[in-house]
Amino acid sequence: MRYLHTMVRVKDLDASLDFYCRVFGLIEVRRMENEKGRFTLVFLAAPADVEAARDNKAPCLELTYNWDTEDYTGGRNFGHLAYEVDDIYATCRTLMENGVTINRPPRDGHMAFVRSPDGISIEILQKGEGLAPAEPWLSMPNTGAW
Ligand SMILES: C[C@@H](O)C(=O)SC[C@H](NC(=O)CC[C@H](N)C(=O)O)C(=O)NCC(=O)O
Ligand code: NI
Repeated sequence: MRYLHTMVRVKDLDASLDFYCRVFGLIEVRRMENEKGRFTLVFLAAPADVEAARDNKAPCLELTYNWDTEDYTGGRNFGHLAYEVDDIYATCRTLMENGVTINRPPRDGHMAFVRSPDGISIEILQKGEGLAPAEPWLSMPNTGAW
């Protein structure tokens, strides 16, 4: 068994692609339009995963856009998407310069959280920091956004 992708439904595909690709840096590797089902699927990969993802050998984020307006509520059991970056401060600066709120700033240089246009939580982790910072991350004050 291997992990393939995480699917999230998006209300505005253009706004989501602008956020995930132009601002955050993910790359579209394939898309499917389904006329009968009236939906579009777009698969996005992180730059380091793109070549493997094109061969379906690396995990992707699958955006599902239903052409007919739907309200997506609930899903509290969904937590977040996590990405490792080379420079967490540069990443957060680019996000902020493009109007994205840094809900949990990288005070410890290790971990930050933002949200997509649909409110999907995205964890940004500094490369080389492993999964847990020197200080237990639970001690980080929660800004109340969670
Ligand atoms: C391509 C493969 O990775 C899929 O996930 S296709 C799964 C399929 N998706 C859809 O039908 C998209 C439109 C649908 N209205 C929706 O919003 O899901 C599917 O079976 N989806 C059901 C689901 O719960 O994921
Ligand atoms: Ni899928």
